[in-house]
Amino acid sequence: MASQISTPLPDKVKAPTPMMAQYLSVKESHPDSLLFYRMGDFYEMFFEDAEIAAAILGIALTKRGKNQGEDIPMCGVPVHAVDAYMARLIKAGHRVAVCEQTESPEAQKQRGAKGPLKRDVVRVMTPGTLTEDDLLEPRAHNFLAALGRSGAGQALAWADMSTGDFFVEDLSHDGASDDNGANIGLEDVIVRLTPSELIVPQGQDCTHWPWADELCITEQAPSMFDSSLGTQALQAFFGVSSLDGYGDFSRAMLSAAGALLGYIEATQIGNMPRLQPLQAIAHNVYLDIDPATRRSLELTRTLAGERKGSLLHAVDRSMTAAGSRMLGARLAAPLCDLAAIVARQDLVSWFIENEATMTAMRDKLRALPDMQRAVTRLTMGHGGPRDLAALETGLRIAETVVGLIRQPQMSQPQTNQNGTNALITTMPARMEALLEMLVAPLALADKLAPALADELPFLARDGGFVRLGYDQGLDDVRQLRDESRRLMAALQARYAEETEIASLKIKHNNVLGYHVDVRATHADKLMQSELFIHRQTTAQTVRFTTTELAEMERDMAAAAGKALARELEIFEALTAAVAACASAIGEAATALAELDVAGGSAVLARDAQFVRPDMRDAAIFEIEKGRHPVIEMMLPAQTPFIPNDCKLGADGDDAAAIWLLTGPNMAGKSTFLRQNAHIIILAQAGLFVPADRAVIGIVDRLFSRVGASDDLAKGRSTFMVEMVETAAILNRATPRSFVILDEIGRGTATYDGLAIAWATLEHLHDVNQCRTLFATHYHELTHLQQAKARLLCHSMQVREWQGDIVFLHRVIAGAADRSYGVHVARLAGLPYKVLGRAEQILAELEAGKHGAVDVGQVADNLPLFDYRSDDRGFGVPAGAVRPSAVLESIDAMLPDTLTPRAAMDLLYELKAMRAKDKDDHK
Ligand SMILES: Nc1ncnc2c1ncn2[C@@H]1O[C@H](COP(=O)(O)OP(=O)(O)OP(=O)(O)O)[C@@H](O)[C@H]1O
Repeated sequence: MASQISTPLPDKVKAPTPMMAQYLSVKESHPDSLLFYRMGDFYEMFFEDAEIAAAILGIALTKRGKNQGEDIPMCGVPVHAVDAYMARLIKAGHRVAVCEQTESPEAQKQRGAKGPLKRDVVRVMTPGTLTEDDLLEPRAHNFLAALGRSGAGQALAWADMSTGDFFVEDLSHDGASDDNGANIGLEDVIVRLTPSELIVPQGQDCTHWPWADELCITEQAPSMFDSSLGTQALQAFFGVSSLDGYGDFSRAMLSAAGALLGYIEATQIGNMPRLQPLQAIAHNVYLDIDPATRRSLELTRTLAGERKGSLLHAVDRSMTAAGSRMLGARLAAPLCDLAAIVARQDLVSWFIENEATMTAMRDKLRALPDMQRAVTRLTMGHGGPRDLAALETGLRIAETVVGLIRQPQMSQPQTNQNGTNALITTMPARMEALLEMLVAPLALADKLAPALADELPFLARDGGFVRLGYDQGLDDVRQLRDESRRLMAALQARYAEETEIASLKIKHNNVLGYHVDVRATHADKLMQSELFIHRQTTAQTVRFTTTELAEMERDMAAAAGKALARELEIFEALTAAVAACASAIGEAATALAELDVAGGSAVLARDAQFVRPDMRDAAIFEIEKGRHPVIEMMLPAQTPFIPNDCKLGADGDDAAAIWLLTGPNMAGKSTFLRQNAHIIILAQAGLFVPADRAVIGIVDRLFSRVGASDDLAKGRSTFMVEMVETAAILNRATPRSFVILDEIGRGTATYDGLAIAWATLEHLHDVNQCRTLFATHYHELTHLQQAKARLLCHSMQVREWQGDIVFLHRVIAGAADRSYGVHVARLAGLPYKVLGRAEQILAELEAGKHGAVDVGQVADNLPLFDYRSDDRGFGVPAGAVRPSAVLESIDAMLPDTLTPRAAMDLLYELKAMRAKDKDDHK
């Protein structure tokens, strides 16, 4: 989806009004965005912008004035509901430039100018630069990414403006492009992050990117990607004279990060968000998961793009949106570093052992506001009093959490999963670090608490959010304002008394301001009075003003204005206090998210029997009673999930590294393959796994080819896609990798497919030497067990029962003897005739198995219509069995000659014959 739209303006708007002249000049500098031009309580759009927006938003397209004799199309949206409209336009791939009034009428007066007040674009909204809660998904990151280049090097920088995360990764390492020159590294990272928007230099050829249609790509001037300018911009932004303290950055990385910063500056018109120090991601920090594997494993989204049904959805027990975001990021980028994984596991173990603390902490976290996003909004000037309150609440919760974790646990003896008394283990080092992060910004809560009232407006400019007693100056002007109100009430009483009109009221509206309001029947009395000045007559009432009232209104407005001005000063001061410790708050929010993820994982371990995997630095994989985390949770309560073991690359060189899995369709092969891939992902994300016991050697690259689909957009058939992906596996898998292959070679002619599967298996065994699970329907491959020392055959257990098969979903040693494909086809509801015919052909082919099969002869011997179907639908060769009595009776029957009574008798007769037939078949 390209965001580049151009909404050309009419060549010349003849003699535009001053307002239209201003609109046109602003629009000229933002030709690629829809311009939201602020007019009072509305944002208005004109010309083609109006036509585009009205069509997308389904709002009325009207007109305002004329241009060269033609009406100027116009539409508008109310300011208070702008977020919802904005979200729809951005989702439709548009950018929105928000143009606001930038001076007050007083300032204009001082300038001695006339005409429309100054207006300018204060922000350009694009998919990757959103910070408003209403425009963001709470439980997902919203990344903006930039592709940088320098010479042959390339790098990707990404940031979530709403949370302040800022990273860069060099993509120039070995293997960053395949034999066809495709950017494997870039695609890997893009699919891992799924950014909302990618910035590229103008002229970048995106046509060969398979994922280009799925995200918004924004072109920017090549000069923005200059690495030297990027370095300067980064140094200036972080206020440092060198970036050395942040890490080692290649020129491509600086180009990417600099361009990203430049784009944020351009869209936010200099109003920069808070960003964490730029962090370089080393290429081998994360488990390498290629895009096809990532998609097929449905880690954070299903193939249909849904969160429900994904691995993340199945294991997410987070109490907060920030926890869910962190968990999603961890599943998308599992670690390769043993110590870092163990550090994450230690936190989970600690919570399991200190269950009461975990429960109490989770209870507190339930009310935790999204602190990261609140800080960003405040520091960018879009925040309000409720964001301040959110921070105060968040920091108080942080304080409580620190107390809960630090408090001695001995008071409540606990029982852990194994039924033994829990060990109160020493606090993990990471926990200590997290507590320190939580404590750092706590002083801010003490600053915010006394300032904020109980009921808070959404916007600071609505006033009334500063607590009484917080600021003497404010209290004084408020008193003045309230005093005026009291005086106004007294005035009303006096006028009522003097005029003897008991129903006389002093009211307020936006047009007249304060006025005296009497029923029409009393109007004459006031009309004759010199005191009352007539302002308006309506059907029911007549309205007046008085000099006294006008003066009082002026005093009141002045007091209210002063009170609001003071409140806004206080808001600014509090926002500045927040900004001063923004990074500390950011870190505290991250620490709470990390505790939330660990607590959630502990709950999952307790409630769904997940265990801590024993992580090793070796090519080992031992899973006892492993389960598929997603399918297990989706099965109906009465259907238990059948756990299965998997043992690969155990100690000793000759231990099996490859399991060759055979078995019928629907027996559970794919489920078994995927569950082991999920176990690896969960383990390396630092989480617990669905098994009774797990020993897992760190995997460097995970490949999973389970199921395939056409890539018709790129002109590649299913088989071609499968071969491209297999090529990537054979070229890239190392002895530390883990490969999962399901039915490779099935998309082509039998012998070609078998030959490819055979050669692939040999290559994996002899050359890649990686841990492999290989499911196939080519039973011939099981012969390889004799020739390949590290290959073991396994199969899915099936039981035959009354001519049917029952899938036991159990993996057992040894090869399967047959496929039962025709049985499965029957379950799927293939017509009986076709099933019968398939059985016949299968019998013939199997009969010729040991000699050469003459398929031509099979076809001659078994012409499609020369067979009968037995009454269960399974074909039997013609003549082999006498047609059943039921069928013979039907053949002999002459319906036209039957009386109703005879027809009824015949029906009973047929029913009886059928029952006898059934008995005969038992
Ligand atoms: N271990 C298990 N316990 C319970 N149910 C299972 C188990 N494994 C699989 N199933 C059920 O069986 C269904 C079929 O499983 P799966 O798709 O893995 O079979 P398959 O052998 O790969 O079939 P095919 O060869 O047709 O792709 C699953 O959707 C699930 O409902």
